[in-house]
Amino acid sequence: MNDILDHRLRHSWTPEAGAGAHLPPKALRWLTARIGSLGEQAPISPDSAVVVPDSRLGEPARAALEAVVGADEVLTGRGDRLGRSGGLSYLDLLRHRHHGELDVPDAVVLPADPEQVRQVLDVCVTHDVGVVPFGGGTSVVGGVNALRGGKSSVIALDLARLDRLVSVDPVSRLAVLQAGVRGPEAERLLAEHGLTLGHVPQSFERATIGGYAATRSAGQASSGYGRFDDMVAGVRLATPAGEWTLGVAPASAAGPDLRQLVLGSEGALGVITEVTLRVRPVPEAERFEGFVLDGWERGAAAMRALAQAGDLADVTRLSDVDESEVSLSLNAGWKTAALRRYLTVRGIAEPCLLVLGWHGSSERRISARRKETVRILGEHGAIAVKPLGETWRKGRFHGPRQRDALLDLGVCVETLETAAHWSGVHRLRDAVRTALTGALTAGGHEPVIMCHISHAYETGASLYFTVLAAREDGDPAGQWQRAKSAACAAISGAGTGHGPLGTISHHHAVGVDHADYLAEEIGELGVGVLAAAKQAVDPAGILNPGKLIRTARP
Ligand SMILES: Cc1cc2nc3c(=O)[nH]c(=O)nc-3n(C[C@H](O)[C@H](O)[C@H](O)COP(=O)(O)OP(=O)(O)OC[C@H]3O[C@@H](n4cnc5c(N)ncnc54)[C@H](O)[C@@H]3O)c2cc1C
Repeated sequence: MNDILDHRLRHSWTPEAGAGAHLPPKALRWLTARIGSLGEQAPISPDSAVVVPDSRLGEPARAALEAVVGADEVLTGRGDRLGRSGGLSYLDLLRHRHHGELDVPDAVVLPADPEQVRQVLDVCVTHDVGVVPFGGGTSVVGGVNALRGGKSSVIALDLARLDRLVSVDPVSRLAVLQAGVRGPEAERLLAEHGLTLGHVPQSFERATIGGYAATRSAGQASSGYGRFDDMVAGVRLATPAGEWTLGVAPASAAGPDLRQLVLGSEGALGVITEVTLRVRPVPEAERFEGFVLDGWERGAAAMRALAQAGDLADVTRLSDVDESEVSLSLNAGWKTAALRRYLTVRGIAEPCLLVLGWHGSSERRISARRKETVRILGEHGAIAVKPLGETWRKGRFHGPRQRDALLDLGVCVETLETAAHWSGVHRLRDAVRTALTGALTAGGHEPVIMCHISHAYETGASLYFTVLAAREDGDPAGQWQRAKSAACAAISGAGTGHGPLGTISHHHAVGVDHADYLAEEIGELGVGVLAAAKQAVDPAGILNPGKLIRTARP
């Protein structure tokens, strides 16, 4: 299991990840031209060079945990604890390269089933031990950082052994999966019943069912299958106050929907042990196509028209000019000059790439859906460049694999995401770009800021930014923290005098990184409601200290 939890992504994001980690020479030339000379090369430090403090788990607590899960499932070795020290944000990756302090758990505990999870929580209450639920460890907001919150010690509660498909109800099209099942395994288990979840975030290869639910994840095919929270019909949650099971019918007027309190609770209100999910038949046919629109505004208008007409493809993803430039020149493998000439002849001055992907029970059904979508796109001047869709599909998991290579080259590389109603989408994008550019421009070079919409709704859309800048070697963590703070202030309105322009997170969650901005979005009253809920289920405050709701001492 350790190899998959290793944070050196290039070799271990998945066993197949090596191929996708490669950065072609033309990519490096392009990067250097855009962001200037890169920082000092900082190869990944060997594990042995990272300082790992001794475990502070007391002997009585350890013995009690072993009595619940077995001695082999309470791990206090250096490598095991290091492998669950934080998630996969840029700051986490820097910490593994000696920039900043790693929060290392005192032990890793691996329960076998929901009952053991509940008993582990009892032990932790008794012995004043903090608990960080750990799924795939792909959090990019500090969600799995092992903060103590004033507790004597803290464990990573690794849910990897909760790896079963519990039941399938084909009549209702529901399946119950345990929390530790990873994306590919969930699809494999469901495919045996002819079913699919259709949830494919970019972290699909590592992230888990419990993690998706705890963060309100959104996958690449969210336009067709919905966000993960749309798929959840029920949850089973272990809390220090007892077990909580929610979801008995497809809809209910029995008071507020408390499943929504669990979705996005980030391990602060309980440990999700099982999730009942809406599933669909495995599609018989799939088709990906590319289109190019002239400029961001026209592209976004086309996407809005599709969303409001109910004609989004299952995957619908619009890249802005900068992101399209990268896709067209670096990844597509096309003769760029020829493609550009073609687009110019067709009247496209500022290419914005739109990828559409359809799933369906037959090619005929896909063609029927596609027809109306293409008609609407035609009204917005879209030009079909069909193969670009398939090229995107093939490379869609390469990004995570290339991050270590970029870090080795001295690149500050990170993403952030938000969402707004359509009427505010452009203002939000401009504000985030201005904030990031201001914070990251150095030596006459501006950062590369790419943006895409990959989750669209009738009323609005998410904006996903990828940032590349030359790393400031004196203080690489501070460089990104300043940029991220500026972007968060712009989004949330904190300290700016204007209200929120968008949400502080569309699908990455709050974690540590966004906790300071939550009140701007949900109000102090909202934070109070969350704190009251926490008090009800976790009065001793053992669950995921410092995440979602700020506790006194991190
Ligand atoms: C390269 C990369 C690409 C990504 N792409 C996407 C994307 O396309 N879409 C998207 O939505 N996200 C994406 N993410 C973010 C991340 O993958 C999601 O937040 C994901 O849902 C986390 O799942 P996980 O199993 O890894 O959870 P973890 O990282 O282990 O945990 C995340 C949070 O949930 C809590 N948690 C985990 N399991 C449980 C449980 N069983 N019960 C209670 N709390 C729990 C943790 O304590 C933590 O607060 C990406 C991350 C990376 C590194």
